[in-house]
Amino acid sequence: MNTFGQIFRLTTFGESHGVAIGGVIDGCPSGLELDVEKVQKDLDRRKPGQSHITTQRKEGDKVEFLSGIFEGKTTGTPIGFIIRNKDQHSRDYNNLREIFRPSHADYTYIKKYGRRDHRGGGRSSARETIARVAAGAVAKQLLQNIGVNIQAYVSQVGEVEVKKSYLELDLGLTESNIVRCPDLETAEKMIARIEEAGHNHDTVGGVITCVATGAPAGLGEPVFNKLHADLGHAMLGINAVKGFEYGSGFAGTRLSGSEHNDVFVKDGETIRTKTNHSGGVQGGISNGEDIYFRVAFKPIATLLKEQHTVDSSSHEVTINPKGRHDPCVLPRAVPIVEAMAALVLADHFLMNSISKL
Ligand SMILES: Cc1cc2nc3c(=O)[nH]c(=O)nc-3n(C[C@H](O)[C@H](O)[C@H](O)COP(=O)(O)O)c2cc1C
Ligand SMILES: C=C(O[C@@H]1CC(C(=O)O)=C[C@@H](OP(=O)(O)O)[C@H]1O)C(=O)O
Repeated sequence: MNTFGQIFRLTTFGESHGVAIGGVIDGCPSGLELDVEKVQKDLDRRKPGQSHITTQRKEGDKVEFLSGIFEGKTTGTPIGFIIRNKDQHSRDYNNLREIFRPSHADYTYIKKYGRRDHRGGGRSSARETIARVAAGAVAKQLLQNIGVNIQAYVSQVGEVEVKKSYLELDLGLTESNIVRCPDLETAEKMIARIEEAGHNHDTVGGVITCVATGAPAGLGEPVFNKLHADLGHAMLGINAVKGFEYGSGFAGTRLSGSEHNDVFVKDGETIRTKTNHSGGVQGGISNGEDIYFRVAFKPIATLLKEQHTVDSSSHEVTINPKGRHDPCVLPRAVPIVEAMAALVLADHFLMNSISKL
């Protein structure tokens, strides 16, 4: 399946070295004023070649909307969009036609489909996430109308981590540096860590923290479509993601119940919680507090150095891949995490509108 979401639905198409990547958004309500420049801004945050610590593939990544918008507003009909591939260098991938890169999707694609577009990994390339970011930027604008704001940042690269919680950081600083970390001292160390990986022809992983503020209580369902489960599904669907935790996550296992419980307090006419170990979701339903979660990314698979592998005829061989690759996906994955969160929250907002009179 190439479709995501239940009411606010996204279908994507395209391969990394094909003609274009694009998508169709179904279920976006009519009358949403759409700022296309804001969509482009998010695509620019994701695009390859944006700094010396990302892949050097140079793509303009200009989005062209094809349908579903009239006089600056959505019409309620399918919103089609396309981004053309311009800088493929497909010959760099000739030696990957019959060889499986360790830990990329080359082997599993052959097992599933019997054939694959080996150029740049075809559809398994994270270039596809361009369509998710475009659609997520539309979803973000829908959510802004109801006061929901989503911000992600890089909180760990390899062993270099931000020690503060998101509440102690000025998230407005995230875009001030190329690694997208709002803690500026740590950002410098992260950049140095990624440079080191690049110099060694190696790669490094890390963690992105994401927070959604302003979400109303009541998003999500108690059994299927739990909000945190849908967020987890969305995050684990991003290329190279290895882990998802929300609220206190794995660290919460070290607390006792009396430490962990989020005690209710009265805040004027509103019920709030004193702490937020729940990450804004209880019983699968948002409680009106900040929704926050962390997403773990592996060190990416394609190393620009020799590795042992096996080819499609089961011969043991060495591989020495070419191509332009990210030494670390984290800086470019920030807008992808935000986009996937926006798609989930927009979908739940629309689902919620039919849950009670
Ligand atoms: C923003 C982003 C950029 C990526 N860049 C590369 C890359 O340059 N080279 C690479 O081998 N993998 C890269 N990946 C990861 C692969 O797409 C991913 O590892 C592959 O599809 C296999 O899927 P899996 O790791 O989820 O199992 C990137 C992922 C993201 C999110
Ligand atoms: C091109 C982009 O990132 C690519 C993600 C990617 C991968 O294997 O995921 C591999 C590299 O490119 P190619 O598909 O040509 O091998 C990256 O440059 C992009 O994000 O737009």
